[in-house]
Amino acid sequence: MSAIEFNQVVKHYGQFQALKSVSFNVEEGDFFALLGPNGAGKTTLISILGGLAHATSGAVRIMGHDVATDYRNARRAVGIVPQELVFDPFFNVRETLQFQSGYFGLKKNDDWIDEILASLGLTDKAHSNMRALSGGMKRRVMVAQALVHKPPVIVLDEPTAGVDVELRQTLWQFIRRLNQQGSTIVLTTHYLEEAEELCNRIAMLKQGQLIALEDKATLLNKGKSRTLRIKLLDGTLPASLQPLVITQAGQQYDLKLSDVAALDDLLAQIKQAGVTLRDIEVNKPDLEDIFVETMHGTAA
Ligand SMILES: Nc1ncnc2c1ncn2[C@@H]1O[C@H](COP(=O)(O)OP(=O)(O)OP(=O)(O)O)[C@@H](O)[C@H]1O
Repeated sequence: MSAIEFNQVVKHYGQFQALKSVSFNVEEGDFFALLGPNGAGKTTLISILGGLAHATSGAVRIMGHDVATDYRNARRAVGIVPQELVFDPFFNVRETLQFQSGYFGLKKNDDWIDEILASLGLTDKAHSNMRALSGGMKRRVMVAQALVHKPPVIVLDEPTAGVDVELRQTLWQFIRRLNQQGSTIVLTTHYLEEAEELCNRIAMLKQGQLIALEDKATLLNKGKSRTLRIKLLDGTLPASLQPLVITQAGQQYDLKLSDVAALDDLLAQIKQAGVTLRDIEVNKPDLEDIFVETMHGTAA
């Protein structure tokens, strides 16, 4: 059984088609990245997963439970950290988490609440009123709230947008641990280095359509473009190669290589110009390069 199954999910907002028959699975134990530019449909997909929006057609299952026909079990199986900060300003942090536990019918949940508070660096704030917390602290509470019922599937919708380095580190340490203990994680983020570091599978959405779904390693190997770093011992870079320069620092140049096959020709031009190389290094594209290539339809 997959942790999440999206089966031909279509979503219309009036005439506008936000999701155009999206199908893919997230497997149990995945640390899964859902990427795409603004407006691609990521949040819409997550809202359908959490029961906040209904698909126009198609089906979504979480741990085998259909989000439309078996809502309660589906809802129990997932913890969603929303993009916006939504909270009751009259509760303190612990009360917020106790209230959320009550929503899931969990009465004696204080040990787990204490553990979440400690793991997210919130122990000191347990008795602070929600409205008195900084934005970053409120964000931590949103994460804690999503985890209060120990869901097997955890979905984080841009959890690190605008948060400081310390929270990112605390958050990822904790989420990584939960993943290692068996939780399935789905993450949407515009910080591609974060997705590259954390996730094992990556999906890309564009204008409501799934345009890529791969293991991270496979996806990273797909990118055609490379960066060539050369250090010159003497001479200057031939004028014909100037358009390829990405950055230059003294005698060191980073050049854009459209693909590996272009290397021979490039080195020949350098040799012909009588320039001697001191060092050479070819670098593979990172997830950001692949993302840009995929969005522009140029990936292999
Ligand atoms: N309630 C709504 N009514 C009408 N259109 C909507 C509604 N919610 C979303 N949309 C539209 O659906 C499309 C997908 O939006 P969505 O928020 O799912 O994108 P996203 O990939 O999460 O973007 P972002 O990265 O900016 O969060 C957008 O064009 C958006 O304007």
